[in-house]
Amino acid sequence: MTGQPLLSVRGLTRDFRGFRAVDGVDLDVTAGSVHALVGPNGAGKTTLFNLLTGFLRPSGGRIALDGRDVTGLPPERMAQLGVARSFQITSLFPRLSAREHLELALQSGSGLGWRFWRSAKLLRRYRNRTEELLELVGLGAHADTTADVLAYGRKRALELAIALALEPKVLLLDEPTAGMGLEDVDRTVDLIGRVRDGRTVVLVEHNMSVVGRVADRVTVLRAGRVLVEGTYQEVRVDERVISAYLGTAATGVDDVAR
Ligand SMILES: Nc1ncnc2c1ncn2[C@@H]1O[C@H](COP(=O)(O)OP(=O)(O)OP(=O)(O)O)[C@@H](O)[C@H]1O
Repeated sequence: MTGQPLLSVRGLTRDFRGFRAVDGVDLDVTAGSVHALVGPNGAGKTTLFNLLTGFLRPSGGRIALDGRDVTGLPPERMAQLGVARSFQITSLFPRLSAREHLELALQSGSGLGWRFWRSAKLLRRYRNRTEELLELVGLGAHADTTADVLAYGRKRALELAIALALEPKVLLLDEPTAGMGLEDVDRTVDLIGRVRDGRTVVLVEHNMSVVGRVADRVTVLRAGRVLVEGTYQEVRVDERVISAYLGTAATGVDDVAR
C-alpha cells in the first residue's frame, strides 16, 4: 500500500426528486487497499457505487481518480480510465463460453476492435491472458462451459474475470457474495484475496463476516452520510454503528453488534 488515495471523493451528493440519497460523502480509497462500503438498508451504498462507476451523475461534489477530476463522466469513459465494475449476471451471453467472454472482453479493452484478430502476436498474448484470468478466478476447468449452464458462483467469478480483463486501476464489486451459499461465500472470499494482489478494490457488501475477512478499511454509511470510517475491528465495536444497525431491520446487525 502506498498510502496515496487513488480514488478521492469530496462532498458527493445525489438527489432523487428532492430526496438526498447520498449527502456530502467524503471518501479516500488508498491505492492497493480493499475498501468496503457498508450500512443498513437504504443507507446509500448502491447509489454511491453507481456514482463512483459513472452509472449515475452526481448532483454535487467531486470525484478524482489518481488526481484527475472524473466527476460526471459516463461509465464507458470511467472504465477506459481504469474504474471497472463487476457486471451483473444478466450481462453474460448465455451461449458463449467462459473463454469466449474473456476473449471478447480483452478484445474490446484493447481498443483495436476487430483489427485485433489480424495480429497473431496479439492474439497469442490475449489467449495467454485469457488462460491466466480463467485460472485466477478458478474457472480453468470450465473454460468451455457456456454461461447458461455455469453454476451461480461461477457466473459471478466469470463477471469478475471480465472486469479484470480491463486491467482496472480500481475494481468495484457490488455485493460479490449476494445470494450465495456458505461454500460459494468462502470461495469468493478466497477469490477476492487472490485478485486484490496489486489492485485496489471497492466493494459494497452486506455480509459483515466477509467484510471482516477481506477489507482493510470500512466506510459505514447511514442516511446517505458517512457515519464512521476505520478498520473492521474499529467499526464493529463503534456505538454509532451498532445503534445504526439496531435502528433498522438490516441484515448484518448480529455481526456488527457481536
Ligand atoms: N432511482 C431512485 N429514485 C428514488 N429514490 C431512490 C432511487 N435510488 C435509490 N433511492 C433511494 O435512495 C436511498 C438509498 O438507496 P440505496 O439503494 O443507495 O441504498 P443501499 O444502502 O444500497 O440500500 P440496500 O442495502 O437496501 O441495497 C433509499 O431511500 C432509496 O429508496
